[in-house]
Amino acid sequence: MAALYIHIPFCKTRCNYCDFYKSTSCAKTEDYIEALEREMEYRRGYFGDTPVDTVFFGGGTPSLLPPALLQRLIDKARSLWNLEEVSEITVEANPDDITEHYLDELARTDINRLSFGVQSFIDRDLKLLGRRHNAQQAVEAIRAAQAKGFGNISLDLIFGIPGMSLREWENNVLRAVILGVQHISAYCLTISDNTVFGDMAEAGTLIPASDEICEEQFMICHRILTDSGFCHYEISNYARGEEFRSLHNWAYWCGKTYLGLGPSAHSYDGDQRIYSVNNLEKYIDLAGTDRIYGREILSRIDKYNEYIMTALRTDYGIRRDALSERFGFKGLLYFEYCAGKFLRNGLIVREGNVYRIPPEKLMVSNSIISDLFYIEE
Ligand SMILES: C[S@@+](CC[C@H](N)C(=O)[O-])C[C@H]1O[C@@H](n2cnc3c(N)ncnc32)[C@H](O)[C@@H]1O
Ligand SMILES: C[S@@+](CC[C@H](N)C(=O)[O-])C[C@H]1O[C@@H](n2cnc3c(N)ncnc32)[C@H](O)[C@@H]1O
Ligand code: SF4
Repeated sequence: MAALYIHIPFCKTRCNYCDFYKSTSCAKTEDYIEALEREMEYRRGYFGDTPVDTVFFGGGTPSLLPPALLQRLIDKARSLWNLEEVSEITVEANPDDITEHYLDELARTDINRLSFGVQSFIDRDLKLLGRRHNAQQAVEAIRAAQAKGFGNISLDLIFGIPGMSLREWENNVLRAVILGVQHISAYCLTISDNTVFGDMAEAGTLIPASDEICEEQFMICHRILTDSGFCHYEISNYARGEEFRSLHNWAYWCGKTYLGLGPSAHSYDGDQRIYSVNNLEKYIDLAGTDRIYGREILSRIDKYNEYIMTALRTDYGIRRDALSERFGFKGLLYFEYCAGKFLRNGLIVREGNVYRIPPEKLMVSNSIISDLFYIEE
């Protein structure tokens, strides 16, 4: 199993909270597509014989590109790698880009999963976040996509937005459920330094939600979605049935090989992580050469720590046999020794062969997980 990620680094405007790599100039679209094609050629040997199961267009804002251009990239990928078994091709879409015409064109491509950045169904929040759409537009975009026959739709929501009450958050989650989408991602707002929110928080003009409110909102979401039949398969992700778990996300969390194309994209091949330059101009100039990449070789200890971190955030948890198969009996013993104190205070539970963090403790999982890491003296 392997995954292909293609970064589309364009946004019409910058949202106040977002520090993902993007440029607000779309003037270089054609140059960019050609650069991506050069990079694809350059990395044609990357997957070896492994078939690619999932493709993800993320951003930035992939829905700023005409669907025919996205399909051109899919065709290029098909000409270089084995995509015969590909079952999930996702595009991230901003609600304000979605028109009947856009959806008609999208329906003619191989894309079969749409991930809408809704964030909130409250116009006051959307304004604060700096989104270009209102709640009504988000609802209409999703209904229009459903009417066109897209049967695998995901939406992103954000909780911990300053000023959002528990009742308002409850309504947001309920509205997402009632829309009948197949997948919901609920992220806790992160305030990063190089964003408008970062500056506002520093100046004292934005008061971040407290940890207690974020934990309560997380649990409200968990209760509503699990009561509505969603399975909570990773800390931020819920699927309405097994078949709607995101294969792409799952590939990352299981440590499968993935290739990331475009500026700021990262790749992982089981041994090393490769980071591409996060500058559009440099990328366009140098794509197709080795000069855009930074590399990090993962030691056995890095791999152990990553495995613990990702496995504990999924519903799969840590299986004793899988852990000892990967890291030997010593790895298992080390984990069980560190997990002991968390088992006693209920922050980790053991069910037969499996260790998990119970859902109500997942929001404090960062502090638990870092205590389980193997730190070299
Ligand atoms: C990188 S964005 C790209 C998707 C698309 N451009 C959009 O805005 O809908 C993917 C998702 O990450 C989440 N996200 C981005 N910045 C975040 C932040 N600071 N805190 C929490 N979630 C964030 C949002 O839910 C967003 O929909
Ligand atoms: C925050 S997630 C949202 C996924 C969505 N909730 C879903 O289930 O489809 C997606 C974002 O992660 C980032 N991303 C994913 N894979 C990446 C990679 N290999 N390299 C760089 N960024 C990546 C991109 O910014 C992308 O917009
Ligand atoms: S949230 Fe999406 S639209 Fe907003 S700046 Fe980030 S990538 Fe662009």
